[in-house]
Amino acid sequence: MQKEKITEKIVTWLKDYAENAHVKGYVVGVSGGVDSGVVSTLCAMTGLKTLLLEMPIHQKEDQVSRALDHIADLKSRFPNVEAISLNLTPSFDELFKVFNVNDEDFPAEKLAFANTRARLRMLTLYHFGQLNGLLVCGTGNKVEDFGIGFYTKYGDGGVDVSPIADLYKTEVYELAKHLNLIESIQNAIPTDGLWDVDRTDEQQIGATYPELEKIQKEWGTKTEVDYSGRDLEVFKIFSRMNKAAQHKMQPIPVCDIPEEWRN
Ligand SMILES: NC(=O)c1ccc[n+]([C@@H]2O[C@H](COP(=O)([O-])OP(=O)(O)OC[C@H]3O[C@@H](n4cnc5c(N)ncnc54)[C@H](O)[C@@H]3O)[C@@H](O)[C@H]2O)c1
Ligand SMILES: Nc1ncnc2c1ncn2[C@@H]1O[C@H](COP(=O)(O)O)[C@@H](O)[C@H]1O
Ligand SMILES: O=P(O)(O)OP(=O)(O)O
Repeated sequence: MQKEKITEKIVTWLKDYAENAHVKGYVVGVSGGVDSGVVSTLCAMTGLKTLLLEMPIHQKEDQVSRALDHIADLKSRFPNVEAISLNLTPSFDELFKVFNVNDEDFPAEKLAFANTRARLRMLTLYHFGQLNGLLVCGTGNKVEDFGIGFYTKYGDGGVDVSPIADLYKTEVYELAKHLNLIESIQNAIPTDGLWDVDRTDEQQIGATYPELEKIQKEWGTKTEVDYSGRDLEVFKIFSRMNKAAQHKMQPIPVCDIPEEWRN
């Protein structure tokens, strides 16, 4: 992987996009994970205003401390980086009281609240983005966004630009090392951090990112009959999730009205 070329390409792309959009820079949510670690660093490298938002919602302590350490590191390296910590737990708890219509142990209710956390962060990013003349910079990678659709529609998926969405997760880790991110971010285990129980992405999906990437790279050229053993298991997981997430990857369906009905 040509890390330097990819880095330069993304940084220039971000800079050009902001200039053409006549904005001052970008706002990024920083979670303590590797995706937002890399994206926030690339935004900082543009030299444009880069606002980092740390937005815990009942967050695990290790996630919060990794996010804060990463923010402190970026601020020490880039004068154009600013950061705000906003504890969204009380706002979420208030919504929880108002919205909690069923039993909170009901699986659909748990999923809805997990996604509401991501959407609360999205509205916060847009608030501070508009206030400061910044675009919301997305952190999704190629597996999450175009493979298994592992993101919240209009939550962390609700962004203005998506600089690393053509990079596989293993490539994001390579960039994290290349860009000298702090060790704890380089080694961070992927988690969506949206649930009260501490579950990694791998535990939730049933496959690792390297396993999913292998299938994604062969997607469209191989079918179920070409796989066996663990690869077959992962192929089935990938196929199921990819199919279920098509609505996130396609334009919003519009009900077309026949021209002749307009008279
Ligand atoms: N990057 C991460 O690690 C990350 C971040 C956030 C969420 N997640 C995970 O992603 C998952 C998100 O859950 P989800 O995908 O059920 O929620 P979602 O809200 O992203 O998508 C479901 C919603 O999409 C709409 N929808 C469903 N089928 C549709 C169709 N055929 N056409 C049009 N719209 C349709 C409905 O409004 C439905 O409520 C969770 O498992 C969550 O833990 C991962
Ligand atoms: N606690 C958080 N603070 C700021 N931004 C966050 C936080 N948790 C998540 N985010 C943002 O959402 C995306 C996706 O998060 P996952 O942890 O992968 O679900 C993340 O990259 C941050 O930009
Ligand atoms: O999006 P992030 O930064 O939270 O990374 P991960 O999904 O690896 O936790």
